[in-house]
Formats: sequence, C-alpha cells, structure tokens
Amino acid sequence: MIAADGATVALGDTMLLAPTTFDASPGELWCVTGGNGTGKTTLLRAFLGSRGLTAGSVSVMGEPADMTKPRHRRHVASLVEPIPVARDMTLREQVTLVAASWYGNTPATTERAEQVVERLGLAALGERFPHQVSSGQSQLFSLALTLVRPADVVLLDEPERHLDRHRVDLVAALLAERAEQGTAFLVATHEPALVDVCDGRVELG
Ligand SMILES: Nc1ncnc2c1ncn2[C@@H]1O[C@H](COP(=O)(O)OP(=O)(O)OP(=O)(O)O)[C@@H](O)[C@H]1O
Repeated sequence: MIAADGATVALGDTMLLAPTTFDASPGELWCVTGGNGTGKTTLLRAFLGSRGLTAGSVSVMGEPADMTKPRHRRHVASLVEPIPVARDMTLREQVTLVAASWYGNTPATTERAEQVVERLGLAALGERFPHQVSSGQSQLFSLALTLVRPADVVLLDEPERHLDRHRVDLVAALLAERAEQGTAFLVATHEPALVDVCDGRVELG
C-alpha cells in the first residue's frame, strides 16, 4: 500500500534521506521516527511526489507517487505542508465544505463532518474563525480537514504538534480506529503515545 525500496535523497554531499526500505499494508499504521534532521519530512514528501529521489523508489498502491495525477490525489490525504484555510469561514463550515467536495452536499455529509469535529474535540469551537483559536486547536482543525475526506493512505507530519497529552491521546485513538477500518497511515512523529499505537516503524538516523 505504501512502500519504499532503497529510497534515498541527497543534495550534493548532503544526505537528506539515507536509503530506506519498508512496506506498509492496508489498515496498518506506520510511524517514522528519528532525531531532528534524519529525513522524516523528506520521506513523507517523497510519497507526495514533491521531493524527488536520488536513488530507489517509493510507491502508493503500487504506483509511483505523483500528486499531479488525480488518482494519486484521490488515494492520498496528507498533513505535511500547512493546509490553506479560509479566513471568513468558520471551522465547522470548512470541515463540512471539504467533506461535501468529496461526498456531495447531503445531510449524511454534514453528519460525517460533525463526527470528525466532535472526535477531535472541536465541537464547541465550530462557530469560530481560524484566527480565533489557539495553536493546538488550529492543529486539530488541520487534522479534521485532513481526516474528513476519504483516503486509502494518510501521510501526517508530527500530528502531535502543539497538542497536550489528552489531545495526543484523542488523535492516537482516532488514527488507530481509522487504520482498523482499512486506511494505511505513515506518521512522522516524536511522540511515544503515537508510536505505541503503530503497527510498524521506520527508524531513521
Ligand atoms: N533544501 C535543503 N537543502 C539542504 N538540506 C536540506 C534541505 N531541506 C532539508 N535539508 C536537510 O535534510 C535533512 C532532513 O530534513 P527533514 O526535514 O526531512 O528532517 P526531519 O527528520 O523531518 O527533522 P525534524 O524532526 O527536525 O522535523 C536535514 O538535515 C535538513 O537540514
């Protein structure tokens, strides 16, 4: 489902990602761990197709990673780069809009969006605008925008950013539940609580 075979990124003499090999199956939650600068974000970007490889290969569902291809974009949801948000729409409206763009504008879609908002503890903040929430709440909002859409593969870069222990546990539980339903996850993290719920681990550095 998500595979790397000797994936390597170098810029001149600088090694951004040492040769990396792994293979995650559908429904598996994999963590990418390692110290600062060991190549976690670089590996995720390789799976987005935004960072070219010097050697080796990466694939998603057996095909090369290429976000210019609509098929790839349909399969892969990601929170690796910041997600653009609308300043003049509430959090709930934006999560619902993303859901509607994938599932259609129906009452079931509204319900689906509300479930994600609730699971991430954002229900009471749903009528706020992006500039009216804290850094941690903003991170939960970005996760809601990422997780509300359908995806076979989800790539997340340090989803624990700005989150307290309780919220990290909320996120870990939600990711583990989504994985059980068949989504494959690749999650770069420094957070032991996320590593604890992983089925596999890529250790860099
Ligand atoms: N454009 C670039 N030119 C040169 N080196 C780069 C460039 N971008 C990243 N690097 C280097 O590549 C290495 C891997 O960076 P990357 O962001 O993938 O690390 P990371 O494991 O995600 O780190 P962190 O835990 O700090 O987020 C780092 O040593 C970084 O300095």
